[in-house]
Amino acid sequence: MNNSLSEDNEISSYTLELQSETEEYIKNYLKIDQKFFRKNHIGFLKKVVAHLPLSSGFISLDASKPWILYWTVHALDLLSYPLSKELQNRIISTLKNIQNPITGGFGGGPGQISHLATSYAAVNCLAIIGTTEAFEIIDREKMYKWILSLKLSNGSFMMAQDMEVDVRGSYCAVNIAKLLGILTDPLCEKVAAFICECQTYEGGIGAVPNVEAHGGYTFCALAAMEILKATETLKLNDLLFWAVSRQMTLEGGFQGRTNKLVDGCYSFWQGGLFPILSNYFENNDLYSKDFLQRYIFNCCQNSKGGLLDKPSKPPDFYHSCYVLSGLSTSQHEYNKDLEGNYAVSTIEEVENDWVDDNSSETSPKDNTDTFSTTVVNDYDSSLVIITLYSEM
Ligand SMILES: CC(C)=CCC/C(C)=C/CC/C(C)=C/COP(=O)(O)OP(=O)(O)O
Ligand SMILES: [Zn+2]
Repeated sequence: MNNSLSEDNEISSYTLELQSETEEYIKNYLKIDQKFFRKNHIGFLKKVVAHLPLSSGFISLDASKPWILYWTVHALDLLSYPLSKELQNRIISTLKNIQNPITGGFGGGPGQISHLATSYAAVNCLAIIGTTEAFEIIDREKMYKWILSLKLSNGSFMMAQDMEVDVRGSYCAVNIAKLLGILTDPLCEKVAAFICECQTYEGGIGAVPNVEAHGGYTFCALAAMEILKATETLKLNDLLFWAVSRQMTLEGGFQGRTNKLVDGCYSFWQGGLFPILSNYFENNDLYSKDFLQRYIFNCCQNSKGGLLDKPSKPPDFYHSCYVLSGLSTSQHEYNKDLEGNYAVSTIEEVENDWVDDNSSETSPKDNTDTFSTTVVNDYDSSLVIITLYSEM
């Protein structure tokens, strides 16, 4: 008993130490009003899509090819960078080679077994490209049978044959199915009930029942519930309380779980909860958007290009995608119409002192005098995409 108490105390003082070190470090970055390095971010991201199939430098990400494409294509889309027809075709044919002709679904690379996460990345990447040619490569019938084969009797999904089960599987399955028009009753049965079991005493949602609530899993769970039209079966007051409490008081960015450090990617995993929740609370100001933007502009940019977790970390494609997605959610409103479809609008009063470093060269499509030049394009989060493409 004494031992475990003293171990707990050690853990908590270590956590506090890390937190105060991070605050001390970040305070210095928050003092400077950083401009937005749009051109350099585009340059950083373009390197990936310009060299398809992926070069040997990506060997450690060999099982994540659809993810690399999704992160970069989505981030470039958020920066309003138009992909040429030739680039689109190269991305489409790269993904075509990754689809499994026998089982259906997409693996991490050619010849690899299909996985729900890489299938989600591939389908969402193709949805962002959004052309008939992009959608036509997907074998929807095989995809449907494969997704159903991963479903368990309690309504959860394995990520791949005999692999782990958690709410990422639920979200990837219903997201893909909704985008491809194959969201049937057998696929949806009990899915919402399993997700409800994953909501914890804190209000957030864990990977599976009875584990710690975490931002990544909470986004998956809430977005899946929204697609299933079952959001109100969650304890939404508790969820909102947990989500707003994850915005850090000094840093302004979000942490992924209680007593952990701020990280730029949670700008989306946590920040992306609010466009959904705002429709249930009829309030578009549930967290401090300005405070989040200050963290993003000052602490999550590499001036040479690419976005990151926190100062001291290198830029990468994953963080570039989710930091920009979080920035975008803080600059737009997502209001549901009477049919339940999301309509996106840029927040007119988005104002800040940060200056785009090259606004004349790649200015956003919707840029007007009212908007800051640092407004990025709208994000999809699967919901907006669904509104746009579910008619296929
Ligand atoms: C669609 C799909 C597959 C979505 C995945 C969502 C998801 C689970 C994101 C979380 C990723 C992440 C930063 C984990 C870090 O946990 P950590 O324990 O290393 O970091 P922490 O200290 O911030 O908690
Ligand atoms: Zn991160």
